[in-house]
Amino acid sequence: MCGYIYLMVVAATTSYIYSLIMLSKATVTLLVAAVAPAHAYTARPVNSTPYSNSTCRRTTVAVLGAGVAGITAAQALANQSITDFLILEYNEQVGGRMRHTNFGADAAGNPYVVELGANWISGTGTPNGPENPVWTFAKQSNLTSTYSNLSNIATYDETGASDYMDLFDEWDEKATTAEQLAGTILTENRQDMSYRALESLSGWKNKRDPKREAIEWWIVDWDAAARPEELSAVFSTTASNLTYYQFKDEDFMSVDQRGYNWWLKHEAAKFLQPNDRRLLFNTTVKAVEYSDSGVKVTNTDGSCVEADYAICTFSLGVLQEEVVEFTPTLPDWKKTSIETFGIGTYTKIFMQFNETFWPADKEYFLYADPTTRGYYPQFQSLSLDGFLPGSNILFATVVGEQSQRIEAQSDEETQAEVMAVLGQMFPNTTIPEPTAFMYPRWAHNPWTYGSYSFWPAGTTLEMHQNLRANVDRLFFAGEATSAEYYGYLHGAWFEGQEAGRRVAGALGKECLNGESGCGDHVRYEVLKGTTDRAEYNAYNGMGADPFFVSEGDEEDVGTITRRSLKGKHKKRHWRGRV
Ligand SMILES: Cc1cc2nc3c(=O)[nH]c(=O)nc-3n(C[C@H](O)[C@H](O)[C@H](O)COP(=O)(O)OP(=O)(O)OC[C@H]3O[C@@H](n4cnc5c(N)ncnc54)[C@H](O)[C@@H]3O)c2cc1C
Repeated sequence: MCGYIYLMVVAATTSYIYSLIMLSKATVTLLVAAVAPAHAYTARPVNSTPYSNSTCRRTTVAVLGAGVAGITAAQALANQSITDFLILEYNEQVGGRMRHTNFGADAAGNPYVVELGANWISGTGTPNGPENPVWTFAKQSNLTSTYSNLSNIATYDETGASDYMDLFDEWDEKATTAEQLAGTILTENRQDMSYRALESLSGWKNKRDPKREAIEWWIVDWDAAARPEELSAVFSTTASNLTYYQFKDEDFMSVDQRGYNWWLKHEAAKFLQPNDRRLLFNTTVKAVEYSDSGVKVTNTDGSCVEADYAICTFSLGVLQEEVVEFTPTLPDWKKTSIETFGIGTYTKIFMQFNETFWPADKEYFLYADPTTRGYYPQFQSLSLDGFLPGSNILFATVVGEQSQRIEAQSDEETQAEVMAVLGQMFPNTTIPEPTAFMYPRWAHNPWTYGSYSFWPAGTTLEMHQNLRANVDRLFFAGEATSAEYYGYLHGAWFEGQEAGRRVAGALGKECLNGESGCGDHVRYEVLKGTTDRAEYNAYNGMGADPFFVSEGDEEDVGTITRRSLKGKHKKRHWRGRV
């Protein structure tokens, strides 16, 4: 994943950008204050025997998941001398969606290590400014990473090399307007819109031109793993600004042969012992019972854990798939936010060849398919100096619908498609068959069900706060709960730390979270729309009653009759009629 919207806004005035960042933070504070002016945490008494007859293992805090958020939450607890915790993890290692695998082989026959999930330190840092914590940890753990030069790109279409680099300049110009419009929407509390609408209002149109679509894909979809029409104009812009302007507008790519998650293992080693008995690997959580006195976690192997508090760091995809049964069922405000936010899929398709048949000095290759937007649009070489030189490894990236599509087909089918595209890009080259070929299937993966979250158009900050908020003693953390950096590793890190500190505060420790507080989160049980019932009137084009009552159904609260596709009548009952 690499920076997108930031790329197009480099020309925007720095002061404006910083004011947008600051306003974003101020707005968060103001909204929260408006709802809960006197919100302060109170340390609750810990019920030491919530399930007194149980044979479950007991702990103070159960941390569900050993990805960035889970490990960081546990570290925050340990830093406040809460060492009685258990970390329950599906996999056999820490790292979660920061996961690598062996691929292909070097000249000596040894496999390379490539990253299936997170790969970039997205937004690094400046010596005097705030630094992305992942960049800090990468340096501290001597992670091997290389500057990823997004400008080192060549453009192609179905006829071969085709120079449409000028479209990047056009995008940049329109993007400055787009960012300013997003800032106006935020500061003046206007209605959000889709990123596609923001682009259009700023003068960028695809005009059914595959090359323009390829540029748009590269800047928007590639980073968000979703289409511009799915994304919030405001919160796509803030997330990008906070990462790339607050830290630094550059990306480094991990090529560390210990794996990118080395930095997290390095952090974990500061508070966990080798083979620490508090780390329960290969443990799949299937049920969570929660109340205001404790939490009980039940696993697929029949084991269980009782805790005073739990921090669930499972991905939004896992929560949406209802892998875990919550008892009592999650309240409506929580379920609504889980279903409202989006999880995109991002797929890297790795290929090793016996030669580098593509331009050896280029890092990126953008392909504009003549008929299908997002069809194998991007290739990246790992064979360059600083990456895995001489490896002859090239990988393609697809996202969203194209990821879903290739996940449902065989490796052979996908390989044939990719090779056909490469044949179009390099028509005068004899392209050898790959000696190794592999791609992960994130959307089908039972411990992720997707790659990372996105913020849908028209979705408020309060709706997001409900995604973060705890239910009784069950807390939530992870990349998706970060309002500022959702989708990124550093989002997961900040949220893990905040949740660990929040629970530590609830357990009577000093609250280290500053303004955001400890103990219970602010939450919004009912989120209103903008149109009052009385405004559904002729002046607004709604002269007919939208809650039409059909004959004979007067006793119903409200009924709409509609004709189904097969010509039969079906009735829809509207319970919420006012
Ligand atoms: C393909 C891809 C590319 C990405 N690229 C980048 C990038 O370049 N830069 C960047 O900053 N971010 C990137 N990300 C996003 C980044 O990986 C995530 O934001 C981050 O890893 C999320 O951490 P987390 O702790 O919130 O969740 P996770 O890493 O998902 O951790 C949750 C843990 O819970 C475990 N779990 C799930 N279900 C269960 C269960 N039922 N029982 C027990 N355990 C369970 C999982 O195994 C997992 O270890 C990428 C992600 C993907 C998938």
